[in-house]
Amino acid sequence: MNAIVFDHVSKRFGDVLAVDELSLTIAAGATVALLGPNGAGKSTSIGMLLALSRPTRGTIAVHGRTPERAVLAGEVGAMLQQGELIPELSVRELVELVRRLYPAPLGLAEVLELAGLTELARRRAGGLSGGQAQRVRFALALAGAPRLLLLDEPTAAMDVESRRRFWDSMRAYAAGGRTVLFASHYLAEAEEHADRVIVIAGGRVVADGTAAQIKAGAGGQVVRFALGEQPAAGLDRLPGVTAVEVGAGIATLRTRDTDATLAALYRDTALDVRDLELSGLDEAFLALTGRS
Ligand SMILES: Nc1ncnc2c1ncn2[C@@H]1O[C@H](COP(=O)(O)OP(=O)(O)OP(=O)(O)O)[C@@H](O)[C@H]1O
Repeated sequence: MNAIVFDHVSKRFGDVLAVDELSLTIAAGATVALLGPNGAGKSTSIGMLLALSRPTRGTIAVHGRTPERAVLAGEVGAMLQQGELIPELSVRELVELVRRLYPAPLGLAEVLELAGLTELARRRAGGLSGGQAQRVRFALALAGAPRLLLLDEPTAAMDVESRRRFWDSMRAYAAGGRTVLFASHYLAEAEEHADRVIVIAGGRVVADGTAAQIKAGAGGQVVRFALGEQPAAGLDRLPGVTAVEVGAGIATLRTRDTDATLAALYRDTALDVRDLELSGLDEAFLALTGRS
């Protein structure tokens, strides 16, 4: 059973083509990251899955039915980028309110526990920090025990500890065979938490696979160091290297095999390598989305 099918979906807002002939299929039970820079079309795609807007062209199916029907049946939960919480209500009251809207919700204690809110249950929503409010939005997204959970940049505003707890909870929720689709800007986050990464840019899919496949497809990792006045000749022949750029005394090598490149850089060249930096995921992602 597929949780999500986009069949040649386009969405236009006036002159802006936010989603451009997008076709993709997500199997039930998968945890998938939707990755892309600002304006890539992530939120628009999530909004259409929630039936908040309709495609200009093409069709979307959620568990084999229209998004409207799937949402009405209580099959979809979502945590969006905005969303005011009713400030006068306590965390517990808010969760109860949403639980009552669904046919077969999770238990109150389970929701509070999953979202790390047990201690905050009596607190008024109006007095919560940004990160705590995000946790409440997460609780409201999963309160109805939806088969499909949509998360639009869920960890924005969370500190490191809250993020770790959030991802642990997300995994625990997904482990029950539910489908999770989360939007993110960061390949590192996607690599750690998703089985599959779909990269979109300009409303189109530019890469789709595991994080490792996406890194390899983008030319792998980047090795950068201060070269100074030393000659750059031969760097392009180091094992694994696919591209070399030199500018302002800095050498940047793109490599498919960081270990082999570094070993040869130290062993086979006479270069004095200073200020070595390795970066990978985000550079690979930027290359894919045309930002580098
Ligand atoms: N209601 C709207 N009216 C007009 N243009 C819109 C509307 N919603 C989105 N857009 C435009 O559609 C494009 C895609 O936006 P979208 O919010 O889906 O991107 P995104 O990938 O979620 O970006 P971000 O990472 O910044 O949240 C952008 O150019 C955006 O300005």
